[in-house]
Amino acid sequence: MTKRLSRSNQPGLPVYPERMIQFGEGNFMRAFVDWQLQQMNNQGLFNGSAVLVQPIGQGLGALMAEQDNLYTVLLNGIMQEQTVNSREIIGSVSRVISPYEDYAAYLALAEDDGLEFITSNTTEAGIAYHAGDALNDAPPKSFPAKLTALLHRRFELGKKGFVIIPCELIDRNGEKLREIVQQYAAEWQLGDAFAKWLEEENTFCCSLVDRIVPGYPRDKAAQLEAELGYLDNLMVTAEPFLFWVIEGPSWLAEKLPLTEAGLNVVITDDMTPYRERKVHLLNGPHTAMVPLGMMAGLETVEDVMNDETFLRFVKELMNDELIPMLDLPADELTSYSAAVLERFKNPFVRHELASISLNSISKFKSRLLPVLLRYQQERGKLPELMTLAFAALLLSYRGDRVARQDGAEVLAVFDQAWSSPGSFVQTILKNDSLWGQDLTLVPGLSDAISANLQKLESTDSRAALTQVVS
Ligand SMILES: NC(=O)c1ccc[n+]([C@@H]2O[C@H](COP(=O)([O-])OP(=O)(O)OC[C@H]3O[C@@H](n4cnc5c(N)ncnc54)[C@H](O)[C@@H]3O)[C@@H](O)[C@H]2O)c1
Ligand SMILES: O=P(O)(O)OC[C@@H](O)[C@@H](O)[C@H](O)[C@H](O)CO
Repeated sequence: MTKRLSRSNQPGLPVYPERMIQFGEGNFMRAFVDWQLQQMNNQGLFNGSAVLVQPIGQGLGALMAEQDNLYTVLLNGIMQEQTVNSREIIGSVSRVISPYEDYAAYLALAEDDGLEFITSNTTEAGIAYHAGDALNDAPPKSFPAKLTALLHRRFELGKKGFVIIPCELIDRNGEKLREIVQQYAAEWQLGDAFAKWLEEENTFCCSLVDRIVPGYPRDKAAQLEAELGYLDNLMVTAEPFLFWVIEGPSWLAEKLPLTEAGLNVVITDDMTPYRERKVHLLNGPHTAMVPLGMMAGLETVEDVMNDETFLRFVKELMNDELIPMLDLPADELTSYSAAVLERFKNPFVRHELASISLNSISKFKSRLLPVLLRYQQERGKLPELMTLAFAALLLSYRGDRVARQDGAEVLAVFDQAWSSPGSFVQTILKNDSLWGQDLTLVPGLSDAISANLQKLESTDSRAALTQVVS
């Protein structure tokens, strides 16, 4: 029987001291941040590992422990016209702590002077304030509240702060995280000295991440395990492309020598242009294609790209509705969108629409809604393709056509709204907690959503698309 991946059957793998706390043990972080730690370690530039913290109760801690926190990253794709098919065991994760099972171990991280960095990816839903979290909860529910408790313990011990680099795909992620931490600090009455320490001793950076990480290669797992010679329940596939923009002080480049290791990382004082380009032109089309594609029975991004109608939808969405609303030189946007189409077509990765669908409501809010609103304001009409995708998303949250994956609170809002179909559109568009504003005030939106819902109910999503693509 093939043995499970472990340090005992991979002798000689170095063990690195813990230098980073990472909230989130999902596929993305393991194939992005931890993979990059590994590249720096391979070159003798960092000598550090990450200790991972599960942001929610359910997680991969037990599976990671079963294989000594080792896992394989498989990079598959075309880079500079060369085919890349690499595999590497990542040994730069020390352990996974679940604050739900061992809160003392979590808080004890504050004691370790070797820990200098904090990274996170808790999905777009994670950097959020949760009313009712308290300092003495073990643990508090939200990620920012957990972080505040850890930072406060660190402060009480009189130690230095951290460089904090969130990777969530929300605008100004570092600032948002800092604001919520400050909000808890004020609400929990942690005092002026802590507020000062937070401000002066910690560096909150905003960051933008870019790498497509489809995750566990379910369809090829058995074949890969035979090739690798070990069982690995945490294998993760990713594209070779990687880009990380960190808005932070220039001294960070030396402290975290990512660029020195040859990684495609930019440390800058203004990440705005990079962010707009990526979130709207890559993540936007992903989120738009998910409900329509899933309702048409498509399973992967590649399926979408190989379907003539859907490909036209993606291209027209980019060219006619997204690019004209972005404030960047046209040639940069066109070349980026061409590269994105290439990456979407990557024949080596199976990027499931279902996996992209996780927390689609907050994704729509950050990836597409700002552009939809800008389009309406500038042109006095709604962008047809984005509006159809929005209606499809709302329909998909009825839960009867495709599986929904979102937080219990979001699903409850939809269940409640769908229980009165006649008033569904008004109720849902008005919901400030979903959209951060009352969308019934957007001229024409309620009517357009109602009309598109009817269309999607009476035909299928492919037929609805055929009516709007040229
Ligand atoms: N997979 C990719 O291609 C990719 C690329 C770039 C960015 N990302 C980002 O990474 C995030 C996670 O993607 P993944 O592929 O690792 O998914 P995953 O399902 O493997 O991991 C999800 C992670 O988010 C945490 N999480 C889920 N819901 C949460 C919540 N409500 N509050 C706090 N934490 C929560 C989980 O504990 C887990 O650590 C995405 O939302 C996205 O922002 C992913
Ligand atoms: O990772 P998610 O679930 O937030 O979103 C799915 C994709 O849009 C996303 O993962 C992209 O592939 C990624 O952002 C590319 O860098």
